[in-house]
Amino acid sequence: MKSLRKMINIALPKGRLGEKAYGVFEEIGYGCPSIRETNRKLIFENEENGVRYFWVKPSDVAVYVERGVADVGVVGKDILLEQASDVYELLDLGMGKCRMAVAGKKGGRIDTDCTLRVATKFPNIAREYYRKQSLEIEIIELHGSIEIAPILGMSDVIVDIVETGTTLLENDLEPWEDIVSISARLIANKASYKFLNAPIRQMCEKMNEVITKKS
Ligand SMILES: Nc1ncnc2c1ncn2[C@@H]1O[C@H](COP(=O)(O)OP(=O)(O)OP(=O)(O)O)[C@@H](O)[C@H]1O
Ligand SMILES: O=P(O)(O)OC[C@H]1O[C@H](OP(=O)(O)OP(=O)(O)O)[C@H](O)[C@@H]1O
Repeated sequence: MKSLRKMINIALPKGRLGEKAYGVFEEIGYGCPSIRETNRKLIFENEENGVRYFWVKPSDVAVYVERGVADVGVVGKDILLEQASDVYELLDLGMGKCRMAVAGKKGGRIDTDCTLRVATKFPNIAREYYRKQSLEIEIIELHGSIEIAPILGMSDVIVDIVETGTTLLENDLEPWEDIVSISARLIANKASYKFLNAPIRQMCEKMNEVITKKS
């Protein structure tokens, strides 16, 4: 007989974070073997374990969860801050650790007499950071390879993710100020958290156990 249990829909970020996060879901009993097959499919489900996974762009995870297409998802805190997503943040997964920082040319410094040109993929985080410092800025929004902007003189600084610091180092830049620490979070849609409360909480508790053991 077919199970009447509702599937939990999970949005996973494609790439470095998603693979790791899926490993944890698998470890706690929400595996979906077909997901390990290399193909271009984006949706995978395992009825037996009651889960359906979607592979989405990391910066889109919170959109799927906010709109309820996914009940839960895994997303970097950077995305949650940037998009001010209206979701519940259930758990710090302790992976995808990095930091948001201001960086500029080696040996340089901020000239407070001029409008500061800030190149970034995170305009809202950058605006909020400089608003608190009452500094006048101009945002130059880019979508990748941000480090190029100050090298070519297009910006004075960048606001970007720093993990190992290698990208800054290899481009003659250095971190000037740390803005916030970042890690991956388990998030839930607000309505799903109400109507699927028991299964989502159970999933969250199991994840917490695994993560605590690993840390
Ligand atoms: N070195 C790093 N660079 C970027 N993100 C990192 C890094 N280390 C950890 N992260 C975390 O991993 C998440 C996903 O990063 P990833 O680089 O896979 O996607 P992305 O390229 O930023 O996404 P998109 O393709 O949507 O622009 C980030 O949101 C961040 O929280
Ligand atoms: O401190 P590091 O370990 O060098 O990591 C930081 C780099 O990683 C990210 O870029 P990503 O690889 O996501 O590419 P992108 O330029 O397309 O954003 C980020 O934007 C930095 O460029």
